[in-house]
Order: sequence, then C-alpha cells, then structure tokens
Amino acid sequence: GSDVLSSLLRVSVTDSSMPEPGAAPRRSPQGVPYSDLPHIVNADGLHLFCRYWEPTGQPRALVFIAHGAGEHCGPYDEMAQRLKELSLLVFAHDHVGHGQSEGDRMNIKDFQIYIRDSLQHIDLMKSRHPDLPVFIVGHSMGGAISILTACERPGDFVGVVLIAPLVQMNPESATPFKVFMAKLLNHMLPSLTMGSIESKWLSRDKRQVEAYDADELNYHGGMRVSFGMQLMAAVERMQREIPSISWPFLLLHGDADKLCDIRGSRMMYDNSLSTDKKIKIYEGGYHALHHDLPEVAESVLKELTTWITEHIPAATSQEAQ
Ligand SMILES: O=C1CC[C@@H](CCC(=O)N2CCC(COc3ccc(F)cc3Cl)CC2)N1
Repeated sequence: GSDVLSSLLRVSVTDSSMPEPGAAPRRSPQGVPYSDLPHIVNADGLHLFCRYWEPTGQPRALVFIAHGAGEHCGPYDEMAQRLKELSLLVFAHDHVGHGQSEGDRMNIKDFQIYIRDSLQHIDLMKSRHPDLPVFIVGHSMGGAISILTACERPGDFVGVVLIAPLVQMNPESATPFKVFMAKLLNHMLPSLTMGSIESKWLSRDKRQVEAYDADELNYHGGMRVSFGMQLMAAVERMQREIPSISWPFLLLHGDADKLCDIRGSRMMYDNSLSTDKKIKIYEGGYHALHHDLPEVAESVLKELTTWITEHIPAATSQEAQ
C-alpha cells in the first residue's frame, strides 16, 4: 500500500563509488590519504599504490614490474634503478590486497583482476608514451600475471622477463589428495588459511630473509584456501596457454627453489612456440633470485638489463632523424 511506497521513498540511495563531496578521503591500509600517494583507481574502484622510476632524458622503453604474492613493488627499487640508468621508464603498482593498495589482504575474487589492473596501468603509460616498446618483468605470482597479461595482448610486448615464475604447482603441495581437499575446503571454509609462505626458502642470504620478515608492507598471515584456488586456476590457465606462446621471453630460475617448481619454467621453455627465448638456471638458487646471495642477485640484474636492452628495437629510420 501507500505506506510501503512512502517507506521506500524514504530510503536514501548511496552510491559508494561516488562519495559525497564532504566524504573522508580514501586512505591506504597504512592510513595515508591516496591524494598524497601516486595511485590509479581500478575498474572496481579500488586504489592501487604506484611507483615510477623515470629517466632524465627521453626514455627508450617502458618496463612494467609485477611483484609476487604477499609482497609489494618496493623491493624492486634496486632493479628499477638499474633499468632507469639505462634510460628505461619503469613503473609498477601494488596488486589488489597487497602493500599500500586497497583490497582484502592477499586474497582475490578472480585472478583475472590482477591481469586487468596490469593492462589498465600499461595502457595508461602507453597513452603517455605511444611510441615506446613495452616490456614486462614478473617474479613468482607476478610471473603468472606477466605470462597471462602477455597472452591477452600477444603483440603488445617486445619481451617478458620471468624470475622464478609461478607456472606449475609444487608437486609436494599439489598431490591429488591435497588438491581435492583444497577444492572441498574451498566450498566449505574458503577463508580457512593454509600454511604461510616460509621466508627461509626465499633466499640463501639471511639478511634478505630478515628484511622480508621485518617489512610490514608484506603479508605474513596464512594463505587463504580461496586464494590458493585462484592460484591453481591461474596455473591451469597457463598450462592451456603456454603451447600458443610466441613472444620473446627470458626465464631465470634457481634449481633449489622450493616455492615455485623449476619444472614449470622448463615446461614453458620446452612447450612454447617462441623462437626468441632464453632460460638461465642458477645452481643452488633459491626462490627470490634477485634477492639471493649477492653474486646471484648481481648476475640476475646483469642478465635482465642486458636482455632487455638487446631487445629494444633499433630505431626505425624516421625515428632516428
Ligand atoms: O621475494 C618474494 C617475496 C614473496 C615471494 C613471492 C611468493 C609467490 O608469489 N609465490 C610463492 C608461493 C606460491 C604458492 O603457490 C600455491 C599455494 C597454494 C595453492 F593452493 C596453489 C599454489 Cl600455486 C605462489 C607464488 N617472493
């Protein structure tokens, strides 16, 4: 009757994506207003913290860095500085639910969100520098994001550098029984947490492990079953996509990696169509190669910067004039 109608009319409609003019400013998980931070707003209205390393002169290429699960893009500063010194314009953001970005900590409704947000940031930077070649560098889960991003835009990237990428599940943790239990639990208790990432397997350099453990921008809680399911789905999607990959890539992987099985990198190297591909195995190397023993970390930076600069297309005649 009319009373129902009148009560409905009293309901005030608030649209969260359009905050009222006087609304409090959106703040990072650390309490910093995003108006004070470099950021982009993703398709779901979440603020993603960004970092940029811009060379002084004219940049020769764009490099997007995709970080791994539970970390953020800050620890890539040294790598980015080395690339910036070679006149490359490096950019990155903290993925949803990581570091200084918004979102439920180390959780995602759909792995595709990471890829969609990466493409949004890449497209933004390409619109600002339309003539520059674009590279992606990805580590671990960031490697999976890089692979699937390049698969969505196979012609857009001159090269992809993968540091211990997540390509296949670790066979110990992915026994058929454990996978079955994870799927079962995901229906019953999706926010149940499994073990957390054991930092001792990240690097043989204990100062790096201590830095990781002490970094409050990292997520040190347990891995939610639902997040594990999204990682599994990404692994399954890569198995399907790898046979049709034909873009250039560089793979760097330690053969003592206990977090992302090196067999995934070998499988990608062996089963992709790419003719321009390189794999470098680091004997005894742990997972975070770029933060492993100093001589390994230095080698990784040299390999990566050399491969990228060698893959920057020679300037075409009209550009050279
Ligand atoms: O320097 C650094 C700091 C952070 C680290 C990166 C960590 C990262 O991204 N990992 C490692 C762990 C890996 C677990 O994988 C799974 C777990 C459960 C599951 F059900 C299915 C999968 Cl596939 C995912 C990828 N590197």
